[in-house]
Amino acid sequence: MTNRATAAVELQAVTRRYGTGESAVTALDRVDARFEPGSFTAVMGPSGSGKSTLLHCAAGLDRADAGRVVIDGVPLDGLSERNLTRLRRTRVGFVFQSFNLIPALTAAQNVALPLRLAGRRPAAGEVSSVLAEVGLGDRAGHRPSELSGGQQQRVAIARALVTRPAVLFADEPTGALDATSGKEVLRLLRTAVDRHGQTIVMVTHDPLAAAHADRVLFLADGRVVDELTGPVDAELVAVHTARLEAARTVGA
Ligand SMILES: Nc1ncnc2c1ncn2[C@@H]1O[C@H](COP(=O)(O)OP(=O)(O)OP(=O)(O)O)[C@@H](O)[C@H]1O
Repeated sequence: MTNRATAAVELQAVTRRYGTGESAVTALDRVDARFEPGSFTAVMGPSGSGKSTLLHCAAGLDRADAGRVVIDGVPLDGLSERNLTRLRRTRVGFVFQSFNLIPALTAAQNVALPLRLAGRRPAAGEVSSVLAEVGLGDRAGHRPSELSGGQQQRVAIARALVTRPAVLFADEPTGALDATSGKEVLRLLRTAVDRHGQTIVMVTHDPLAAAHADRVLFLADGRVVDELTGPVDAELVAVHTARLEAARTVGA
């Protein structure tokens, strides 16, 4: 069945270049991609293939040089900086490898931040219920330095989910975590998809992490070159990854 309902995010022939002349790099080369509401997509590919650039362009953190990004039905190219910032704050969540929490704020204050930045006072219980969702109901008053890496990432996920965004982007969310904490984080992301219909786009190098997704997009040299659809099997992901790496070695 082709679903022509509004995609959570759509990239249409998106190109992003860095630099000029001899040193110019085409990080994304006319990429088309569609992320349906309630889907969980992993983005994989060799180092330098354009994964982070894709995430940043899709999230409106970086502007495409050509093509179009549409978030929740809103084309980003027509937006002023001010409206783009507003859309990012209300419709997009972002989780980074390095957590990026504000050290001086408690877990609850970090989670409340996107609401406050959007000019909204959190409703009673709004922050605590999202913290409870990520299993940190009893850590609301702790600062990031008083939390483990896995707990900090769970606060970051709560912060990304509190606005109930159209899409949550995660850039190597388990990259700085041990295997057990990483698994917990992936389980939480999966639960957000299954229970709340959250749309997630996650960059990862790890086939085990990708196996939590419903679909894997493989990038090479700024293009989508391969795709796996669910249920995603870690071994198969590893085979596709190895094939891409081998093609790169041969091509180099
Ligand atoms: N700010 C920048 N200035 C110049 N070139 C850049 C910049 N950011 C990225 N690039 C180049 O664009 C290409 C894609 O980079 P990107 O970071 O998106 O790849 P990636 O797949 O996320 O890599 P990795 O897995 O190593 O994080 C690379 O060749 C990179 O060197």
